[in-house]
Amino acid sequence: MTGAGNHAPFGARLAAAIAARGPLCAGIDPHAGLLAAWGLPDSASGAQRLGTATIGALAGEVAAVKIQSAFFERFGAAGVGALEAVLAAARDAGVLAILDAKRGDIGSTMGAYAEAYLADDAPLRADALTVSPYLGLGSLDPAFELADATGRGLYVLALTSNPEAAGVQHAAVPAGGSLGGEMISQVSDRNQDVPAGARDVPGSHGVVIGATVGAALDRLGIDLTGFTGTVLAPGYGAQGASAGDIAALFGPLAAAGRVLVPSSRGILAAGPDPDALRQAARDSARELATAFAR
Ligand SMILES: O=C(O)c1cc(=O)[nH]c(=O)n1[C@@H]1O[C@H](COP(=O)(O)O)[C@@H](O)[C@H]1O
Repeated sequence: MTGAGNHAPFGARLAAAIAARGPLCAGIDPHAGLLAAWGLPDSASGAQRLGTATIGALAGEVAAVKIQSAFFERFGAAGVGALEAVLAAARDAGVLAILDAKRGDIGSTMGAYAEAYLADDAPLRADALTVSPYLGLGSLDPAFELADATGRGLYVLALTSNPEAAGVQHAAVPAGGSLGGEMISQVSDRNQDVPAGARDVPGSHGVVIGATVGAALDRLGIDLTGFTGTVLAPGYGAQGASAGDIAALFGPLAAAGRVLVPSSRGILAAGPDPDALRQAARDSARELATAFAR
């Protein structure tokens, strides 16, 4: 299916980007401390400058950027304007942008969130959006439908990297298995834009599985063989997961280019010098490539 925006579906575009530049995704999270370290004001304009400078330095180095909405929203209308400008900068630079806003609501409200981030004419449009399924995966239908129509993607939270997650996401479901495992299997089923016979192209909808979840995948009996989308695996670098941990966790899925590895503080701490940012991204990319090839 060709997206209405006259581009290939997100899954195919991401697969091409990972094949060309590896699985690293630069996280744009303008924390107050990071802005100070870059010599920028803790303001909407500071966040915008950090975002556009990161994109300028790294667009040719990484598969995608993941922009954390919260760090822009904290500045109100000016921050949302800055987010809009950073998303536009990513489009202009030709780098895929994942907007990390973790939205989730019911019915027509979810429809409005979908219009906000996934419509072709939305000022805040991104190539993919993180969403929370804990009102039921079906509550996200308006977002799945609009994303399918416009060639965009969703990343559904499954097993997140935070320590509080297990109490909810590891809980048993009546059908057997865990809630997180059920989300992974339902998202896999939702990838209807993967035509039979083209299963080597990932579907546009993926899941978030923290790179820090360690033995939980095995313990919960989750088998990612045959998963139809890509995995967004935060936790590399600042949260303690190594490239080797990610390779061990995802095995053949990582080797097949189906795991996207965001790193925010781990790369942005090298800024603001663009050469230093590029060097940090190249060091991480090399470490991931070596670990995934083993
Ligand atoms: O959806 C996410 O991106 C996400 C899910 C998760 O389980 N854990 C997690 O850390 N994240 C996000 O990933 C980023 C982590 O940044 P660093 O730890 O600095 O690389 C933040 O934007 C988090 O909100």
